[in-house]
Amino acid sequence: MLRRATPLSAAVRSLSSGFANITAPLNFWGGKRKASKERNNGENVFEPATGRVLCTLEPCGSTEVGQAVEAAKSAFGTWSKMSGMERARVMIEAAHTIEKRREEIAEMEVVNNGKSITEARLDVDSARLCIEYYAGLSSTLSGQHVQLPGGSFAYTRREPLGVCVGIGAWNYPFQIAAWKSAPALACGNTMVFKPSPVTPVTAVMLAEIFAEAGAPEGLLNVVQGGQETGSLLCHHPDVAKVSFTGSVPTGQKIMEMASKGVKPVTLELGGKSPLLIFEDSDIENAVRGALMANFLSQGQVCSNGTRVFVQREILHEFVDEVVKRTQAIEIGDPLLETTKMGALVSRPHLDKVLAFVEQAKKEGATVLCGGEAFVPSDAKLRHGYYMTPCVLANCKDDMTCVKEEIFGPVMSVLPFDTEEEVLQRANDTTMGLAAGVFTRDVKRAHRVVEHLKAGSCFINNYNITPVEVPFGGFKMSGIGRENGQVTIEHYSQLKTVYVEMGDVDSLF
Ligand SMILES: NC(=O)c1ccc[n+]([C@@H]2O[C@H](COP(=O)([O-])OP(=O)(O)OC[C@H]3O[C@@H](n4cnc5c(N)ncnc54)[C@H](O)[C@@H]3O)[C@@H](O)[C@H]2O)c1
Repeated sequence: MLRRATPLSAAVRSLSSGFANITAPLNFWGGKRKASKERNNGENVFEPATGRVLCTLEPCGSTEVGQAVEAAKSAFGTWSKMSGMERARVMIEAAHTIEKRREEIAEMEVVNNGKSITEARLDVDSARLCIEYYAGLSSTLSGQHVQLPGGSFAYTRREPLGVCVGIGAWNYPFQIAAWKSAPALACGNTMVFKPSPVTPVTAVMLAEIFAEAGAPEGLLNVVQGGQETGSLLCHHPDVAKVSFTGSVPTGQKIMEMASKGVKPVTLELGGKSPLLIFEDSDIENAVRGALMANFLSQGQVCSNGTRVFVQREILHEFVDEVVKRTQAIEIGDPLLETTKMGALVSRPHLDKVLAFVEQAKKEGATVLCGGEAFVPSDAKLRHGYYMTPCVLANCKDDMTCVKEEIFGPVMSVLPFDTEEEVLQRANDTTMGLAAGVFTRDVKRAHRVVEHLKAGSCFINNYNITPVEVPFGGFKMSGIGRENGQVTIEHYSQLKTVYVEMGDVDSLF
């Protein structure tokens, strides 16, 4: 079980990293936590803030994946027959529990992911809001009535798909589990969720919370593991849909696997999003926006606006302010209230991000600040995965740092002269997850957004994700949407019923 050294109350919080040991099983199906039988192939899971081993991941094999899918299939029989109002009641109860356990869930997210406690609390809130939002929508699912000649008519029914699979990335472990399960469950589906093997700790808490809220056994199940477990889920004949969040190459494999069973997919993939800052911007807000677009979650955010295009007239003023504020970001123990930037998720990932900075230097970019490994003064954090947030200048469009998703705290600044030029450069990428524009000219803002080839666009802000609003990408950044009303369509199917009121007019 989770052992904690200090009480939970936020008022008396004095937690610092290194307090948690996790020994409870992290799989969950049929209403209970389950240990994997294949214990001999366990992998270490690390606490990013300290580099300590946090727990062991026991990947599920085909038997256990089969048991989890079977549990979900059995729960589907009950859950799909409940009315939307009945499903909403369970979901609202789960949301209440999340609100009560907010601090504990956020702490576990920090322990496993390394992001700051302030951000982790917002992630837990987003998860709760998403469940509340879809609880509200679950009783609104309805069809259409179509009058036909001779008194005949047709109607449509919106029906669930069946057992849905969710596969998550490591950057928002609890939030991703909620963003996938909430719309799926609201529509009457059940789910088997597989978190990233790097962050296995909090998804199981969500499954437990649903079970405690009165969900039928098997409503939300969690299996742990990496690509093998994920692939077993995608190929399982009783799985009706796969919803995936992760990198483009894995997304391509998921789509290929799902295609074998003609299963629909939702793909939330990577990005290399542009942020356009025009000379008439409110510079203070543009600087804040650029920091929000680059340094949340140590830069490990899919929608990050890492290509910051700045109109030449304000380049120096903007860059001076961005660098000053970037250097002031407090890096350290992510469980401390004062920390603004915690640790990156793993040692290999930190090394990868630092290598991108080295490559940028080799290709001619200038490091204005950061880009180095950081060792906090607290001895217990010495082996954590920290780096200083980095701003790169003298960037060119064909440099690796401008073309590839770094997924770390590295901002590339690119000067531009005209609107036409910047739009062409901003769209010159195979990705299209997000984009942002800062300007005081309302006509320009909307004109620019119309031409930006990205699924989520921001005017005079960045990285805001209210759950009422659809989120997802164009081009290779994905298929389908999460959040908002439209997601109901991605987790349900339409049945048309034709009703004859006259005689059959046979041609034979
Ligand atoms: N668009 C979004 O909403 C969004 C959100 C968060 C992260 N991301 C993207 O995720 C990436 C970082 O996350 P990551 O490193 O965890 O991604 P990843 O693609 O390496 O892994 C994602 C998940 O897929 C699983 N997986 C890997 N290979 C698989 C296979 N062959 N079959 C089935 N499952 C498999 C992993 O175990 C993990 O759970 C970045 O590219 C980021 O942009 C996108």
